[in-house]
Amino acid sequence: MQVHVVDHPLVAHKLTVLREATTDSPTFRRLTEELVTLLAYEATREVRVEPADITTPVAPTKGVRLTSPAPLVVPILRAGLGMLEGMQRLLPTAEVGFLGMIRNEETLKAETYAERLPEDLSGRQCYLLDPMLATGGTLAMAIDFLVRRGIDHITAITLLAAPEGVRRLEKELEHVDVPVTIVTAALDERLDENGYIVPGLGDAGDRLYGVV
Ligand SMILES: O=P(O)(O)OC[C@H]1O[C@H](OP(=O)(O)OP(=O)(O)O)[C@H](O)[C@@H]1O
Ligand SMILES: O=c1cc[nH]c(=O)[nH]1
Ligand SMILES: [Mg+2]
Repeated sequence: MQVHVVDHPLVAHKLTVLREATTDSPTFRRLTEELVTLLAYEATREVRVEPADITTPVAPTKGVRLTSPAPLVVPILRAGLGMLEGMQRLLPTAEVGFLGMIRNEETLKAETYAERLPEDLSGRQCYLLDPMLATGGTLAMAIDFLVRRGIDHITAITLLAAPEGVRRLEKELEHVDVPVTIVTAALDERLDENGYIVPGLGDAGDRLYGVV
């Protein structure tokens, strides 16, 4: 598994405002979208393309196009939904599937409550969206699910990741031969006793959707 922390002053600036406890929900949503678009630029470095012959108004030339089938983008509900528009801005032709997952706040175990994905995932490239990689339980379960269904290339885009979660994913993916990359805006210090990322940004789903 590869972890790529995007080092860019604009990402750092937007993330700083996002983290602030006083940032309201509309601003939080807008910044999330903007951050995802910036992260998506890095995350799509290995998006599959094929050669294409085209003709400009001036001359024939060679270029590339995204291969078919298009990449699959999977936001993990609820909080991952706030990342979808920012991702679609960069990959407008991607197909979108959904995973609904919730972490039990007592046991910190992830559960899947909804799934809406294309029937045949074999050989597909997938971008998983979830702003928070905390204990890693949610992403581990989502990745396991997608690998079992035949996805053969996974990039997870997160805003924040905790070292504990990254270590857990590295361990759980040791024997998975599908390449997995995590692209994140920051790798934070640690988890607190409630499994929250420190310094973090609080509950991403609540902040996106105005739950007080
Ligand atoms: O790495 P983990 O310890 O599994 O925690 C991270 C998960 O927790 C949050 O979702 P939450 O369960 O709060 O659901 P929500 O998106 O509906 O708020 C977050 O968006 C991740 O999905
Ligand atoms: O810090 C955290 C951890 C899990 N989920 C969140 O929304 N925030
Ligand atoms: Mg939440």
